[in-house]
Amino acid sequence: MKKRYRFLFNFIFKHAKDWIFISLIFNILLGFLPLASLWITENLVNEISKMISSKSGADFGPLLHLLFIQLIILLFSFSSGNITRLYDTHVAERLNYHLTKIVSIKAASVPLAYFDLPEFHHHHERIHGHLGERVLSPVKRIYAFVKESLTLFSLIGYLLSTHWGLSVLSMLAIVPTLIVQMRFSSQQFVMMKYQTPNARKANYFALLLNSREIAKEVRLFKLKDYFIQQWSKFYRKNMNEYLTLLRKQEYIQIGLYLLTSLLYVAAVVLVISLLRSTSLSIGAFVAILQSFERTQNSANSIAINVSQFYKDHLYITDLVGFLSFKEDKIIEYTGKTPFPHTLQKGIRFHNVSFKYPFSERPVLKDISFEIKSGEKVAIVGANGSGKTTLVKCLMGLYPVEKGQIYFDDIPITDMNRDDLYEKITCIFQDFVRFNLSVKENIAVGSISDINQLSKIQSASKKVEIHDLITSFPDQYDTVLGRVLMDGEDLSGGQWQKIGLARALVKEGEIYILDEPTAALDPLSELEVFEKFENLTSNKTTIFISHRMAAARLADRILVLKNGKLIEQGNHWDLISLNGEYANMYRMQAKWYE
Ligand SMILES: Nc1ncnc2c1ncn2[C@@H]1O[C@H](COP(=O)(O)OP(=O)(O)OP(=O)(O)O)[C@@H](O)[C@H]1O
Repeated sequence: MKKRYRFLFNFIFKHAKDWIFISLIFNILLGFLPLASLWITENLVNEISKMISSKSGADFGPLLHLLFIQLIILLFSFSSGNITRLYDTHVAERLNYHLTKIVSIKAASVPLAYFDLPEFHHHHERIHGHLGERVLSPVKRIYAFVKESLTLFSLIGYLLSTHWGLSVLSMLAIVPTLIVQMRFSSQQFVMMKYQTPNARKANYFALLLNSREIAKEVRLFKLKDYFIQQWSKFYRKNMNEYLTLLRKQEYIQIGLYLLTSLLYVAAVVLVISLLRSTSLSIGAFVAILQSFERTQNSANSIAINVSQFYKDHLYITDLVGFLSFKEDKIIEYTGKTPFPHTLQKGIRFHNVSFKYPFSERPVLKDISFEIKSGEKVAIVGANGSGKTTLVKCLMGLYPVEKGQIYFDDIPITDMNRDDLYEKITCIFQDFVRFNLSVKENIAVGSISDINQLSKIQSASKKVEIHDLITSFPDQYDTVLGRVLMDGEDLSGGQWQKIGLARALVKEGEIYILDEPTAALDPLSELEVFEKFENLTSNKTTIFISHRMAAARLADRILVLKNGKLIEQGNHWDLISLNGEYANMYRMQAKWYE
C-alpha cells in the first residue's frame, strides 16, 4: 500500500508539482461555491418579494448589488469546469508521456523469459492506455472528495441552522449510496481482471484479421469465418457478462433513486410545516429545497468518488505491480566482468543442462564442448533438437539451469550482460523486418552507427545488396514494407541479405547465424555461408543449418539430438563415424542425385 502511494506521489510531484497545489486550492474554492450560491438565491428571492409587496418606490440598489455578486459566482462556476478540464488534460498528457516511456522501457528490459509468461502479458494489457489520466485519477478523486465534503458539510450546517430534521434526512441517503457505489466499482474491476485473458484472445483474433503478414493465408485458407467466429466467441462472452453486471447494477441504482426521492419528499413536507409554524422567509424556503437537492448530489458524488478511488487504487496496484514485476523462477545474470577485448581461448560449455522456466521438459541435457577463438562451427540436428535454445543460452538470453558457459575462462554468470550482447551478433531465423528505412534496418545491428552511412554501405556492399538499394529513388532512406507508409517490398532472399548486413555492421567477436538463410535455395545458401565465413574470417562463427552441404564448410560440426550433443568433429570425421550426421548427409545427398 505504502509503496504504491509513494510511487504515485513521487511521480506526480516530480512531473506536475504545480498542479498538485493549484488544483487543491481551486477545489477548496469550488467546495464553498454552492453555499455562496444559496446565500445569493435566498437574498435575491427575499429582495424581489420585498419589491413586489412594497407599496412605496422600489430601491434597486441592494438588488443590483446582489445581481453583480451572482454574476461573478456564475462566471466562476461556469468557467471553472473548462479551466480545470484543460489544465487536467494538459497535466494528464504530460504524465502519460513519462509513464508510457517508463512502461515501455520496463517491457523492453525484463528478462526474455517473462514473455513466456501469460500473466506478464495480462498485466501489461490491464495497465495499457490512458496511463496519465488513470494515474492522476486517484488524486483528482481525493480533491473531488474534499470539494464535495466542504459543500456537503457547509450545506448540512445551513440545513441544521434551520431544523435538525432536514440535515438528518439529507444524511440518510448518503450511507446506502456510498456502500452500493463502492460495491459496483469493485465488481467491475474484478470482472475486468478475470476477463483479461478472454479479451486478449478476442484482440488476438481481431489482429489476425487485420494483419498484413497473414492476409495471404486468411484468404487462401478461407480463415475469415473461422477467425470471426473465434473472435465473436470471446468477445460476446465478455460483453454478455459485462452487460449482465451492468443491468444488475442499474436496477439497484433505480432502487437508490427511489429512496432518495422519498427522502426529498419528506424534506419538502417538513419545510412546508416549518413555513406554517415559524417565520421562515420565502427566500429561505427556496434555498432550503435547493440545498437539500444539492446535498444529495454531493453525497452521490462523494460515494462515486470513494468507490472510483477504490477502482483507481486497484489500477495503481496493477501499474506498480507491472513496474516491479518479478518472477522468482527466472534468474538474471548480474555479473560485472567485462567481455574480453578479443576472444583468445574461445567458448566452453561445461555440463550445461537447461529447461525453459515454465516448462518441466529438459531441452538441453548435460552438454559439453569447446569452440576455439576464430573457429567456424555448424550446429545441426532435427527440428526441436535444441539448436536455437543452445545459442540463446550462449548469448545469455536464458540463464542456464545447471553447468556453466565460459568465454576465455570467464563464467557467463560473472559476465556483464550488456557487454556480452555487444560482442555477440546473432541473426535469427525469424529476424525482424522493421517497417523502417533501409538505413535503419541495417543499422539496428549497431544502432549507435545510425549516422555512419559509409559503414552501413560497406556492410550492404559485402552482402551484395548495395546496387539494389541505390536503384531505389530514396536509396538508403527508402522505407521497407508498406504498413506505415508507401515503401518498397523486398523478396525473402533480399530481406535475408539485409539481415546479414545487419550482422556485419556490428563489429562483434562472435557471429551466430540461426538459419537466416532458410528462404534461399541450397546453392545460394552455400554461397552466403562461404561469403560470410570470408567476411568474418578471424572471428568465431556459429551457424545453424538443416542443410548438410552448408555444414560441410565448418571447421567443426556439433550434432544435437533430443537436447543431447551426440557427435562432433569435421565433416570427414563424422562421415567415417557413420552415425547420425552421416545418415542425414546421405539422405540429403539423395535429393540432389
Ligand atoms: N520459450 C519456450 N518455452 C518453452 N519451450 C520452448 C520454448 N522455445 C522452444 N521450446 C522448446 O524447446 C525445444 C527446442 O527448441 P529449439 O527452438 O531450440 O529447437 P531447434 O533445434 O532450434 O528447432 P528448429 O530446427 O525447428 O528450429 C522444442 O521442443 C521447443 O518446443
